[in-house]
Amino acid sequence: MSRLERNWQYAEQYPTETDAQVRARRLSLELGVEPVSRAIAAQLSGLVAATATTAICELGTGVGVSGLALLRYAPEATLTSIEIEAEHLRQARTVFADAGIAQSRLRLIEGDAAQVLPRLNLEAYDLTVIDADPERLLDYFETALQIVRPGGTIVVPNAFAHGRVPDPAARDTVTRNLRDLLATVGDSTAIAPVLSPAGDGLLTVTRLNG
Ligand SMILES: C[S@@+](CC[C@H](N)C(=O)[O-])C[C@H]1O[C@@H](n2cnc3c(N)ncnc32)[C@H](O)[C@@H]1O
Repeated sequence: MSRLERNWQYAEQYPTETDAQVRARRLSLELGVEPVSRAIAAQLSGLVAATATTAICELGTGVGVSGLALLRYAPEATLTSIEIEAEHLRQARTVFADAGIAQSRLRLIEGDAAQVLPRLNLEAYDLTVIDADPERLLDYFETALQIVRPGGTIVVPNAFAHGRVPDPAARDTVTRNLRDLLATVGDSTAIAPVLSPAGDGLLTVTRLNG
């Protein structure tokens, strides 16, 4: 194992998760729903805490592993999360209840993010997480930029598309979408991008004021 691989593995194993997170992660893997990695979950928790985020929107609830991370250190925060699969959402409700998250902090919406996202209030969210349907990533990102407030942030887990983005031989649609997004946000003067190698990559983009 190379030094960089050891660093990556160490960062993945470092975070301590709550019992509810451990159970949710196990359930997610059993159901074949890929959750955010432990290092990414920790980054989401830390980001929310560091920025005093209160209004969060998420595309792709899964069974709630990322949702638990987002709400972990933010007792005032509310989570609007969109999920197309009724069964995933049903499991997520159980996961959130099991973790003692009050229902008043959750708005779980069953539906296609492509339909639901454009109906959300503009500039209403401090943070938007895009973790659904990577084929439509560019459309989601465009709309997410409108629903986050100036100074707000968009995060994209799996920004390496299972390692394909850095592989010049990979040219599938999802990989190309991610490369296009990385190039666009890298060139923009209106947003500040950060690409972390945690998990399968985490792109964090902050919409600059003004
Ligand atoms: C990678 S999983 C999300 C994992 C979750 N964020 C977590 O870390 O626990 C992607 C989820 O997006 C959902 N999904 C796929 N297409 C969708 C769409 N068009 N609208 C909303 N959700 C969608 C899938 O059913 C799946 O539950």
